[in-house]
Amino acid sequence: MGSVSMATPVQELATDGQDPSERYNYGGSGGGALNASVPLVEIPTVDVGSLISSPSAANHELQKLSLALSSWGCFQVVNHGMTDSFVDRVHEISKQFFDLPKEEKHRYIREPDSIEGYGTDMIVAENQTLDWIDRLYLTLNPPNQVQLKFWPEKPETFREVLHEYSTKLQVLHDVMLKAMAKSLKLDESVFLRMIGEPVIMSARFNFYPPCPRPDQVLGLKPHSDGTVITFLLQDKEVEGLQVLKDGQWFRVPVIPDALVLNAGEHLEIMSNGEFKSPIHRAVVNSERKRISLAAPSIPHDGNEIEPVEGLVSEERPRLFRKMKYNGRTHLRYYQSGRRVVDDARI
Ligand SMILES: O=C(O)CCC(=O)C(=O)O
Ligand SMILES: [Fe+2]
Repeated sequence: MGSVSMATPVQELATDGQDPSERYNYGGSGGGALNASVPLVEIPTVDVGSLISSPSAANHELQKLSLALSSWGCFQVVNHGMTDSFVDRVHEISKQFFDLPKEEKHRYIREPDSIEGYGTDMIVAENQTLDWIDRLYLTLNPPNQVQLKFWPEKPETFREVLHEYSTKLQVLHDVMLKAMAKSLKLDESVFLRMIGEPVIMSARFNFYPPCPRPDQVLGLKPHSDGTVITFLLQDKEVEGLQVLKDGQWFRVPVIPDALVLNAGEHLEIMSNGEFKSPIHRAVVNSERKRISLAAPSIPHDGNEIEPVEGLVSEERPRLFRKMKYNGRTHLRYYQSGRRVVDDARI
């Protein structure tokens, strides 16, 4: 594999209104994701309040959850316990950070061979088509892996709000993984044990500047997340997420203050394919910038991920072999279009 290098933040290219260079052009091979031709679809919603209430309400919600993950691989998490005003503060710090002068943002620039910090995605191959996106990537948990030097000091509330968001997401992550196990009639801690505790979670602030050629350029190319699960806080006003189901792309609507939960490839493996890790992409538009905040969880390095015992039987043969998780290798999967589930499939 080629060496890793850096590109100029897209936000800096985008300010002069010129057409993007060839390096961003997907041409006919995946760009051109014009919204008008892609239908909008209501992906299922899961109500966290019901999940943790009386057994009968919870059972109904568990069924919805498992159906959502086996058909779409994603759902909208509603009634998650975070107030609208708190979620607004999260939107606000995200926007304020990307609005800072370039020099201020560059204080947090990613180092070439590392993932944390501000900048573009990694360039791992000369001929890689680039995505119209800048990111700020920060480890949230466990606390001893947090690199505070990458956490912006401006806006002033950034660290405090992100810390609070992180604390709330750790709790929600636990609730969700337990609910997923219960919905498959498994011991509730089975997934948490396999990925390892404490949960390893990060925050990826995705910034998509307006793009003069949304017909040829993509914010994020089609991919599935190499994660356990990913919580995604979409931009409140600007749509852009699309998900592939049965060979057809669908636009995922914005439900203000809901979180989209995407099943990651490791969840697909652990569930022996009962849950699907959906292929999705982000499209851009020529008028408005868009910001989303993804919070992926990943297994501990060295942990072995495989279909859990209760889901393998004569009727349900094992679909995936055992894989030892290695974060550094997985970093490159996205850019090279590789999928963990394909590598692991028997
Ligand atoms: O911006 C979005 O809506 C999608 C983000 C995403 O898929 C990711 O960060 O993995
Ligand atoms: Fe994704």
